[in-house]
Amino acid sequence: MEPAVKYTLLKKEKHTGARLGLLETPHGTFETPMFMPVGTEASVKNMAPEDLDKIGASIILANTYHLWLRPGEDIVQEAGGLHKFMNWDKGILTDSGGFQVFSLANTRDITEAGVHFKNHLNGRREFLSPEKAIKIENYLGPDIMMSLDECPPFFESYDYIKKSVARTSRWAERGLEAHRNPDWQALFGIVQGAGFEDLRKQSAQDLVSMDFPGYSIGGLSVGESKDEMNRVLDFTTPMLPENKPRYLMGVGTADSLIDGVIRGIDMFDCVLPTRIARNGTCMTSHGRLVVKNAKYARDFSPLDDNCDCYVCRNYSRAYIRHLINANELFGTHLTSYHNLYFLLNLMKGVRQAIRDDNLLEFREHVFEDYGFNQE
Ligand SMILES: CNc1nc2c(CC[C@H]3O[C@@H](OC)[C@H](O)[C@@H]3OC)c3nc(N)[nH]c(=O)c3cc2[nH]1
Ligand SMILES: [Zn+2]
Repeated sequence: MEPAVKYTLLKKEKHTGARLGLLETPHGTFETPMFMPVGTEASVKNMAPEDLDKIGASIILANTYHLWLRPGEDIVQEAGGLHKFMNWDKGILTDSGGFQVFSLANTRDITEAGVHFKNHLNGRREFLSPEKAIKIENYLGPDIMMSLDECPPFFESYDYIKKSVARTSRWAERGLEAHRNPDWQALFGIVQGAGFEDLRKQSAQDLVSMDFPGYSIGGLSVGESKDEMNRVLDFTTPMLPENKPRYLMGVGTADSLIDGVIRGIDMFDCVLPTRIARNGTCMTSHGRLVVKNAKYARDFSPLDDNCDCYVCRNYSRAYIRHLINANELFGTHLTSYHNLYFLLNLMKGVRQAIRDDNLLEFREHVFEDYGFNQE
């Protein structure tokens, strides 16, 4: 049986662990490394699908936890699945809800069977098992879906993480069993293990033995330092098969994206670009710009003089500042559009730097211009 997604490694960058690849999915073939805009509740906030298409988005994310609780996976299935529901005909990936249950839901109780928690919308008791998460994702119909895992606090004890990794591996196996549509929905396993190399190895070995079509590296971007994240990636990514895609969950600043690519990551997601856009903070080639600040009241230059996006070609900082301060929704559309374009365009530059074998020079240029502190 043909797997739902197929990864082809096109080229390795000469001086780093970075790789250029192609990810074939039932909704198109896309270049990696890629950044994936997040549309948690079946919409990338303040962005229309045609805008996402224009800025080069290939795969976007939706979230199983949220869509299960509202509007319900049955409604999405009756609509013909997420692609129809959202009017998005390229790639869609859903997370399993593992993260949200541990971050959003109140009072939760983890058992071997699954997680009991209180619904953050109505306070009702809910239960999410590995099988239930897979069933919901089968109903939602994304091209790529995640197993139910526990994303533990990074600084938990060794013993806790050891037990958690073992249970996440058992849950992954149960998820594989429950998966109904492996020929058109690719189920990824999620590697856990916090900052412990031996536990990351155990988790990776468990999941690789189950032969998933792709692997996520979870348990990161949860408050640990960038150095800590890079240290974990240094030893974890090489544990994963070269001919399968690697997805680092929850990472989305320019420096972390490049550092993840250098360590062999192919796919990234993060809510940051659209989240900070809503309070008027923009990602630019000179670092962050809080456009609602008074100093931009009469600044008629674009958000970013190095950006050629629709927003930077047509609107000024003064205008966008005014809209944000007046709570005009069009203002957050413009900041969201630019921030997503900024990251997608950055990844285009990263892919070219891999082709040209000068990713480290590219990183220097980004870090200098963007004002990121060096190590
Ligand atoms: C931000 N840092 C971070 N996010 C993480 C997510 C949620 C992304 C999901 O949560 C929402 O973004 C917060 C998005 O909806 C996204 O998926 C669609 C994770 N999900 C799972 N299942 N396991 C993990 O170990 C994990 C680690 C993360 N680290
Ligand atoms: Zn722009």
